[in-house]
Amino acid sequence: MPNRGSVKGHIITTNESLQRIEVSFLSLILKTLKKIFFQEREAKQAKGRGEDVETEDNQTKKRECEDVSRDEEDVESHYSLDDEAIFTEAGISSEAESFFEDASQYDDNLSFQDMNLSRPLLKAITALGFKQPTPIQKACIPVGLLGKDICACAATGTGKTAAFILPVLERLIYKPRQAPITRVLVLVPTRELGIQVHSVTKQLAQFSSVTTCLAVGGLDVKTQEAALRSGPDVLIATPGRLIDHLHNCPSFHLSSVEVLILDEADRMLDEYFEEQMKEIIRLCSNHRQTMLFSATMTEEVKDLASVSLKNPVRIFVNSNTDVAPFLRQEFIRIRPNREGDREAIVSALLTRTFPDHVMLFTQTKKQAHRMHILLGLMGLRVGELHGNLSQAQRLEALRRFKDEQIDILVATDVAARGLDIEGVKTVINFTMPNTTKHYVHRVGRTARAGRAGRSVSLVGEEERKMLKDIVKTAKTAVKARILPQDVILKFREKIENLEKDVYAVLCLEREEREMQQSEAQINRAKKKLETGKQETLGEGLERSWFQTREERKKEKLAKALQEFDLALRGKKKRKKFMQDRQKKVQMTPEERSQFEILKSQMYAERLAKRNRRAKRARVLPEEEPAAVPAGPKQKKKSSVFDEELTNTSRKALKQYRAGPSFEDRKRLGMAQHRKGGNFKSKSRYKRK
Ligand SMILES: Nc1ncnc2c1ncn2[C@@H]1O[C@H](COP(=O)(O)OP(=O)(O)OP(=O)(O)O)[C@@H](O)[C@H]1O
Repeated sequence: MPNRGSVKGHIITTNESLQRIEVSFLSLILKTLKKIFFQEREAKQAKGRGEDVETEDNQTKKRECEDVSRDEEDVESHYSLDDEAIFTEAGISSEAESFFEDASQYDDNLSFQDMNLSRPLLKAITALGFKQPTPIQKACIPVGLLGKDICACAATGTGKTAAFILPVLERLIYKPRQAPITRVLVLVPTRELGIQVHSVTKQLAQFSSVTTCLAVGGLDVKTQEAALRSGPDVLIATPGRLIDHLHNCPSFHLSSVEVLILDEADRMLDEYFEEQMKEIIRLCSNHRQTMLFSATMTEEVKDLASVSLKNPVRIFVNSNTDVAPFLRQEFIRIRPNREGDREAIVSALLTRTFPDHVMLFTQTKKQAHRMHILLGLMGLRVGELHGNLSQAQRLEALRRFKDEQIDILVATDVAARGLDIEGVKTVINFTMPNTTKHYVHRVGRTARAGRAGRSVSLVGEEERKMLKDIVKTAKTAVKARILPQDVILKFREKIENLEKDVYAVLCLEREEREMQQSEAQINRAKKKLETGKQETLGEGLERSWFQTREERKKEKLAKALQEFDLALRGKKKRKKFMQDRQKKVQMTPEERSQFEILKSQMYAERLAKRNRRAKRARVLPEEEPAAVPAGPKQKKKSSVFDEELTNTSRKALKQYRAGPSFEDRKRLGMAQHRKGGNFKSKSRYKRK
């Protein structure tokens, strides 16, 4: 019979478990209600857009009705993951919670004329051929005009640039400057994107007196410095070059910046830009309006939003993984033993099915260069865009592609974000990128501004997980493309025959590079001789940076360690860390070895900490004695026989024969003398 205390204990335990059940039940109900709400909202929106609501039934009907593309020989079917489940429902997010206000809903009938924009802007909008604002523009421009901080997310190619630039230009026109100072700063992650945003800004400001300036890496520093000194209204910059100017151009500062815009914000927090971003934000005026834009949002962006934005308004027109609405996504499965077919498949696609306006994305610069040579040797008009090229070469490739002088642009992820190239019909992924986020940006180079486009991605066995995620979030049908085997074989043969030529081209390029290097060395030496001491003095003046070389190294290392620490914490984070481990490759050998040492130290520390931690206390019924004392669990004693019978050392054997030692006898309270007393002479045995 349990005593009073134990009954009380029971009641408490029962109450607790009831509470727990209630809480989990409530959260289940909440989740279900949330799900129903989102489903209903989606259905309503779809109805409003005149689309069919995707039910199982009409999906099957659609499947039956849809023809296999007639103009292509390749077989194509709806994508199915064999026995894998496909979910079509968009993920439910709880992102809104951390924001001050949500303005993702917009007035669908809003026109540019209704937005109270000045005449010069309306004139420019008409000149650019914009008839109606896009959804992100309808949602953002009114909020931006109110001077509020914004954190916005919308699918690729939906007009985010105009969404943040138009309210800013309106402000500059409405409140003209009193002195030549920089009032708006737009930060972008890549040089090409900077050039593009600058061009859009100039076009939208063409009928006003607003001045603009571009400060990105790879372009002449001195010219930029001169332009900055004149105090342009709007400055578009990459973080690195901006900090360079801030530290080396004495008259240039950011204290007058009224509006700060971070475009492709998540990318800027990705790649060790974080410290630079913080430094720039620190240098800007405190009384500024800040707008944060991206097609994909990450936890880091939300963190940045929480520290750099004041009462931000959240405008998420599309979900994080939405691709452009008119994008047709296709996938080609690469079987485990057919990995070597990728080049043949891509060559076949480009020669037979998608001859022009194609962007081909590769994972590495080397892959991009090899494909450039191969496709060139096959007689296709092709160019390349990646980090191994000079800025001039990169811009030239982009220009030639835009001007249709080349049909195919082979690129790495350097061209995956923000670039708005008119008329890209197809994006081909040689391999799937590292993350779904990167995939969204890559395929976002087509199907822009309401146009249709297509993406074809080659998916190996290792990449099927990402494919599953893409299928899950896809709002339109995803297709599987199958290339006839004989076509693949034909192209494999073609490539094999071209191998010798590829090798020859690579050799020629190497020779040319070596020649250029030695020429450059000679020229430098000549110049030094000519200009003498002056030149040497000039060279000695290194441009300064806000961090020392050592600090930058430490920052990189700290970031890597932080990632490792995170990786140890949970399965998901560990997985992400393993995926991102390529970042480590960017470290110097010295940094890497230091990283490995610190990593093992940290691991040991965590292990020790875990061992020191008190074991979790467990609830016991009160009548049961709390038998186990707190503290480390004692090791179960092994049997005496186990020890004695297996210990064959000389000492043990001797002890076993002689019995317990003097000390043992004393400790165990046994007679201190052995039976038989002291050793006596054998006289007792003596014959009496
Ligand atoms: N209201 C509009 N009407 C028609 N075209 C528009 C409108 N707004 C923008 N565009 C065009 O849409 C294209 C894409 O715009 P933009 O580059 O700003 O997209 P984005 O959302 O920033 O894309 P990304 O996420 O890839 O950077 C551009 O060519 C632009 O000229």
